[in-house]
Amino acid sequence: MTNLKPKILVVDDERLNIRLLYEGLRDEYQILASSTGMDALRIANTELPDLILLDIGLDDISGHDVCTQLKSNELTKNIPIIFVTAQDTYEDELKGLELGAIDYFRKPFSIPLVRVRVRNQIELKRKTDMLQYLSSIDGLTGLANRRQFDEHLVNTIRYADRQHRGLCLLMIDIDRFKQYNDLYGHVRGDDALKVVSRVLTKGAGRPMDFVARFGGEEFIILLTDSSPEEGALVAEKIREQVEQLHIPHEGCEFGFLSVSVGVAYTKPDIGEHIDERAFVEHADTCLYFAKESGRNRVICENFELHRPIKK
Ligand SMILES: Nc1nc2c(ncn2[C@@H]2O[C@H](COP(=O)(O)OP(=O)(O)OP(=O)(O)O)[C@@H](O)[C@H]2O)c(=O)[nH]1
Repeated sequence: MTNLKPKILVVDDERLNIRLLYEGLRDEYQILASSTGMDALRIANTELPDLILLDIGLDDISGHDVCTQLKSNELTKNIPIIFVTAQDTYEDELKGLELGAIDYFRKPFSIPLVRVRVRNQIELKRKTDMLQYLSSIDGLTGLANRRQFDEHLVNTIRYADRQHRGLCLLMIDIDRFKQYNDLYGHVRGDDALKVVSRVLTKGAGRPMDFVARFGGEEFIILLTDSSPEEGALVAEKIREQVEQLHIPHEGCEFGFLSVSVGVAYTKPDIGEHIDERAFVEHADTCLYFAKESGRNRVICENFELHRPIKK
């Protein structure tokens, strides 16, 4: 069974302190423990705890250094840190807070007080996580929204530039969707958007595939570590599956709901950088040609003629 209790990482070189905190918090939280700074960094990266109680005076690297490293890592920078320390000068407290810690406990600590302050921070973290989640998804389809896509694209391009990996971008648009809304109403229109989003999620099912609602009736898929042929294949599968749903659409030349797809591909050589705007524009141009040449079709960039997009 999954342990749904929030996870707290306790970092202290004194076993007794770990034990005290463990006993005081274990009823409400899953407790992970570490006695060194390096081990704490490893656990924080793999377990992504909800809160870290961090001693300053560790044997290998100081708690302040651990905090600095956690705050400079994209993966761990949002994990709240509370310093737990015997050092109690104003300067120590100030330094800890300036490094990004959210609170400061002095040893010897009072367990009831620790419990209350930990509970407050965990509650705050839960609310922050929820807000972050809500601001990154599309409420209608549950897909990632444009904002999350933009962030993901920047990170993925950084990865592709570094590792010289191929990326495919699929821009997908429902055909004659204005007429669909006009004929069947916005509620049915919303249902169609949800159905299409499910086809996309199934069609781009590898762990690294990223599906988002780009806006309105337009969707976007980013395939990482992929070839142009794979991009074309995924696009054609999606087009075909929407067609096979046979959702009636009297306002469309085919009589059923369909999508058009534009596919762009890029792969940076050593020292080259992908221009993210140009990449998206290529996919958009291909989509435009798919619409112009009759809809319900996939148009891929001419891979033979186009060099990958570079800044
Ligand atoms: N039901 C519903 N409709 C939406 C939503 N977002 C955008 N739309 C509609 O999608 C339609 C898009 O229409 P157009 O951009 O003219 O394109 P189209 O009719 O699909 O025509 P082509 O793309 O050329 O095939 C507009 O009528 C928007 O109101 C939504 O969340 N729900």
